[in-house]
Amino acid sequence: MAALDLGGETPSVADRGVWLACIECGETHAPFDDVIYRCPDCDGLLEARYDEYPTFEDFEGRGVWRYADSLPFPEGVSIEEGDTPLYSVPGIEAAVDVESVRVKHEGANPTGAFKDRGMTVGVRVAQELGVGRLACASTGNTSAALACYGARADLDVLVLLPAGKVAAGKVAQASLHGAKILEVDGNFDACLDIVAELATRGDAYLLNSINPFRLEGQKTIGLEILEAHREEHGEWPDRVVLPVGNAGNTAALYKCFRELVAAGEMREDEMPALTGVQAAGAAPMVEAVREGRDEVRRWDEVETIATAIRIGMPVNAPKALPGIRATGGTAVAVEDEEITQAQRDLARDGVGVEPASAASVAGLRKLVDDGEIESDERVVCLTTGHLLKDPDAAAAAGSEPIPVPNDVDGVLDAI
Ligand SMILES: Cc1ncc(COP(=O)(O)O)c(C=O)c1O
Repeated sequence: MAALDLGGETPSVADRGVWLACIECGETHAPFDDVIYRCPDCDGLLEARYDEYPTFEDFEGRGVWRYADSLPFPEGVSIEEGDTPLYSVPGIEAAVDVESVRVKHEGANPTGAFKDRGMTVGVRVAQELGVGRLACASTGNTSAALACYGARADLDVLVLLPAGKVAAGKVAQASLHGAKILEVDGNFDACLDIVAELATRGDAYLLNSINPFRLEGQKTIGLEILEAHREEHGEWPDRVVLPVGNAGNTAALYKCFRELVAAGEMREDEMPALTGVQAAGAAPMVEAVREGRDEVRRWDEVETIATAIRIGMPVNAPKALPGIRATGGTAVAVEDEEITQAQRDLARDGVGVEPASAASVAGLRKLVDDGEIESDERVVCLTTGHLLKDPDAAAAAGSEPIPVPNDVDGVLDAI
């Protein structure tokens, strides 16, 4: 382990060497004395910090908790999340002019999305704090994961969803795992405003990605990518391309890289270029990156087939934007048709994803075509959720079933 100061003051309280630091003013706070989501002094976003950062040698076991030395607890409320595959995608690789493409498929998690990584840690923290009710606003996948992990921990779960804008598979998951589901007449950002207010009033423990412990779990996506990529290629990837909604994964991956730099595992100039992809109808981060702004302007009207990233105000932008800049990354917007085409291309390589996930591959293609990604780069695309999350989108992108009579001749005529 390497001791290193990532900024901020010396911890006032350290529980297993962890504390919370404000990314704006640097003030530090005890992590488990009170429930806090933002800095009580300046309202800035909070980040978990540790007094030591582990190297790859310190990790053992499988899944998210393999990385317990870089998490706030040695174990959590687990249903064996993480340990997802890093697929080769020969069809996509042949069609895109880069050195290599790998796909980190987070759809292979227990509830079919990366959210499980954050929930296994976040629900453990909720237990530590002794809260009774967990809550989130969601475009779908967060609600599915929270319902599942809340059920496992025997805690009440409340989810707020934008009415009519959540894919069927996700609502079904939240429902069967026993969450109380409220459908709000508004978009995701409105749901988050309401649930954040409930959390501030103490009516529920908020497990959206503004909660810094969610991102600790999601950090392990980066650790797995790096370990697997180095094992296969002998080096880190040059770039990670990922879909962006609330920008939690972008922030979490940047934190992962910084902690490895702190541990002496990676040089700062080796951090893979974080490259965010948004749907053209919901692209406030892309706008901020392209205009060189430090702040994101809220989009009140958002629309896209990729409902998981139909978000107009990415709450983690203050963590994610510096990450995109510091790693030499960028951000790009893709049209819904490009997302659907990428979803088909992934499916042809045997990787079934929901539309938001396919945005990463659509973005890769666009940036290569635009000459922004070089042909000698090794790239990892993150696919965040499973095909069955959004069966309607999958059926619309795929081929139509053909009705046939109940006999062999009828079947032969149709093939
Ligand atoms: C499938 C999928 N992809 C991407 C995202 C966006 O992730 P982030 O908020 O970390 O940018 C979400 C968030 O809901 C999601 O469900």
